[in-house]
Amino acid sequence: MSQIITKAACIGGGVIGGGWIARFALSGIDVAVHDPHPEARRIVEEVLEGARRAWDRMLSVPRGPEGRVTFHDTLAEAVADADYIQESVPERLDLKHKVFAAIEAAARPEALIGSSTSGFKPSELQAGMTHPERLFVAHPFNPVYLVPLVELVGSPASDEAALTRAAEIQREIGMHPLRVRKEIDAHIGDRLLEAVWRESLWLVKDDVATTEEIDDVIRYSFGLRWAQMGLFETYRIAGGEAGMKHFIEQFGPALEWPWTKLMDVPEMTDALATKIGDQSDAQSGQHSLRELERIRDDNLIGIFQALKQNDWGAGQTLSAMEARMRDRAVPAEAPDPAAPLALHRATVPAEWLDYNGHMTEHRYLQVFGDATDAFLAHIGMDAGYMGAGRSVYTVESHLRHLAETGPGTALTVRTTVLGHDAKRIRIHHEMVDAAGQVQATAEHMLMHVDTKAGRAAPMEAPLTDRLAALSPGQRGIAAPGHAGRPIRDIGWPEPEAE
Ligand SMILES: NC(=O)C1=CN([C@@H]2O[C@H](COP(=O)(O)OP(=O)(O)OC[C@H]3O[C@@H](n4cnc5c(N)ncnc54)[C@H](O)[C@@H]3O)[C@@H](O)[C@H]2O)C=CC1
Ligand SMILES: C[N+](C)(C)CC(=O)CC(=O)[O-]
Repeated sequence: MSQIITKAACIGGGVIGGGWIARFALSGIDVAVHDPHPEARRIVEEVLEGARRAWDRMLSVPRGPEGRVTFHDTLAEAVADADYIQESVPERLDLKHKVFAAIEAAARPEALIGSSTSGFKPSELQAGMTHPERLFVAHPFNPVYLVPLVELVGSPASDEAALTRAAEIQREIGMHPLRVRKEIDAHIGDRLLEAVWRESLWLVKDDVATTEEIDDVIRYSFGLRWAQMGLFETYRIAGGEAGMKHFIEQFGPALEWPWTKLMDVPEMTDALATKIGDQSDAQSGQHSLRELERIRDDNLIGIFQALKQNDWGAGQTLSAMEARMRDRAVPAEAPDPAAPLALHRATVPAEWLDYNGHMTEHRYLQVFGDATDAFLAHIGMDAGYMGAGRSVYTVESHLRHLAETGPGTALTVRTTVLGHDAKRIRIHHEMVDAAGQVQATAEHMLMHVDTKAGRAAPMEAPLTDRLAALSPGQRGIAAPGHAGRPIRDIGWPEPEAE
């Protein structure tokens, strides 16, 4: 498996640093961490646990092997040999300058340096650096391991090639890098958030609404719209058939009416902070922080999956992430064609279990389906092949459940070709655990189709060539005794005599 970078370093492992560490590690990249907090390791481990749970629920492809996370007492040790360094220390310019000086003294000269800063401009961060050109702002959103956007901001001193490379690395870990055209305080996202935050503080201060009522306004209305269409596209529709211009003519003047206190910031007195704190406790105090994080993550995952179904917005980022993971899962060395092909691995997460505590039925088919996809990718069915209107459909399946597959079981699926003709491939999968015990088997008939014409069609290169190359070896493997057998007929009990 080849990685875009060998090693990342994260300086600061708090809320945001922990999220970056999880993104790198779950993408298979080794991460070296430096954070002087006495409980940094525990905090990062907890974020990692949450991220693993979230990725297992979100992804339709198995996560590959994780990168190694190591903790270092000194910053110098952590950044040594790192290709990409992400700084996430508290939002204080003097502290960030000290950290960058220490990074410059110890890092490789070509290492990229991203800052998670919510508000500082890259030119402010670069002041005093010997090589400012490789430093940029890479501002993420919490939770970093799920929310895909990263605002990538350079200054006039930044190196264009470094920014391009940073975007490639961020895409590789499943993010959506957005190049901010000009540096500006608080970038784009936080300027928008600050506007809503400022108005919300006024509304609470003036007793117009509680924290819960404001959150309800957001989550039952425009928050739903913003996850999928943002502001301008939503308002374009709100302009009706007359469109955006009509929308502006109608609502533009409202900005001058006394609707807002936009330029004015309420003073954050102790009384206001306590009022907000008390209302927030009343709103959410029944949940622990970890519970709230899980609720948030599950809701976000549902949104991503809905958007993926519609091939839209952040759903497209998820699809691209899954495609990359599928590519990475292709073994570096070609498997022995004369043995069952171990092309797919998965670990059983807790949410795959049924009321008996075993992997539930449809997950077996999911694992076998993923194994079939891995086999098809192995013989050359890639995006280009499918894009040309050719694909493979499963037309018949026979599954056998042989063991009680429990949570955390590391599964490997071994695939054997049982035969093929011009349009069909008959395959057998054997699902085994780490000790080699067979958990289940599946036999499938696959049909090659012309998806545009909607009918079966002969396979084409490279499928034909790769199958021809595989066939001599696969043919020599004895077909299992159960292959081709239907479910046994068990008849009916004799009717009881009246
Ligand atoms: N919390 C948020 O919602 C977001 C924060 N950010 C930005 O991310 C950065 C970090 O913020 P958070 O993670 O929220 O803060 P945090 O307080 O949760 O974490 C900061 C971590 O840095 C560590 N630290 C302090 N001095 C250090 C040093 N010299 N070397 C290494 N580690 C050190 C602390 O021990 C702590 O674990 C800030 O620049 C912030 O503006 C960006 C996006 C969102
Ligand atoms: C509050 N905040 C400025 C730290 C927020 C961010 O920077 C982004 C986010 O995750 O909302």
